[in-house]
Amino acid sequence: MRIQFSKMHGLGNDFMVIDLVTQRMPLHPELIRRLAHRNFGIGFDQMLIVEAPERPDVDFKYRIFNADGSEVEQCGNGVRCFARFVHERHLTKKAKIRVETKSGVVEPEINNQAWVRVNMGEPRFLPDDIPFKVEEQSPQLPDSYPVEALGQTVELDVVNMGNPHAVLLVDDIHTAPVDTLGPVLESHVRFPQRVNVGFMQIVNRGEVRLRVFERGVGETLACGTGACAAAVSGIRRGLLDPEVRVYLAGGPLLIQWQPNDVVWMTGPTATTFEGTFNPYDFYVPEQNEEQ
Ligand SMILES: N[C@H](CCC[C@H](N)C(=O)O)C(=O)O
Repeated sequence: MRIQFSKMHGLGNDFMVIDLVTQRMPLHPELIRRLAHRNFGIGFDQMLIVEAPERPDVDFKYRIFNADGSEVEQCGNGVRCFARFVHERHLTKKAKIRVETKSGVVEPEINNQAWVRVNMGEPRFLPDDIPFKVEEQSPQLPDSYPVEALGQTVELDVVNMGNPHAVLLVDDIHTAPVDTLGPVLESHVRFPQRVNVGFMQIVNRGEVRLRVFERGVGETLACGTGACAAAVSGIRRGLLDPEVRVYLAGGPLLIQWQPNDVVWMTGPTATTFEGTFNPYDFYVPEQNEEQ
């Protein structure tokens, strides 16, 4: 059994993309973890799965798995690569497609094969929508929430872009405590579904630098939903203009958001190589596991 895949990335946030419209493969978390391994596997931050739509009003279903095998609701860099993939594999001819995810429908449009603009939907800020535990939900959203971590109190903003994000403001992105505070906040008790942690340095009202410790992966070279979350957090708090260039280690993303409207993300995509593999070379399900 040989499965075809594409290895792709959005600003260095890299993916193994598999068409399960024309192919079939079991999606066991242990198989995903082993394929994600940078030495013993293919190596990726996320696995992106292309499936046939289950609803008449969408073109595809899009499933996302982190390197730790966890299935998640959204992946922004992944949406752009998804759109490029379905074009390259001739699964659609449409320039603009509707893609169903666990957290709703997103609409990527191919500006040209490399650059893709995506309607990422509307951000949500209420603690229950993140989810984020608070003592009491105040009607007026605060700028940030104090959270105890590593013996200190850090001020976090919280945003749901389909998936949960915490955003911290830092003075200098290069000295941000990503390696220490990132993992502690990712699995902090106040985030029942864990959280992606963004460290944002505001350069001016139209430019920020960002590093993201991603839920289920660790620090990545770029995070699309993280860039959206950081930008809308700054805009909501009056710190940024409605159009923000977000500089990540892997390169820049353009985020546009008029409050009470959807978030637009524009950025590049790349296919690095294509290949085939046999899933049973990596993981053989137990007899009692569904095939
Ligand atoms: N780690 C994220 C999923 C991937 C998001 C990121 N790669 C992006 O481009 O948005 C989560 O657990 O919610």
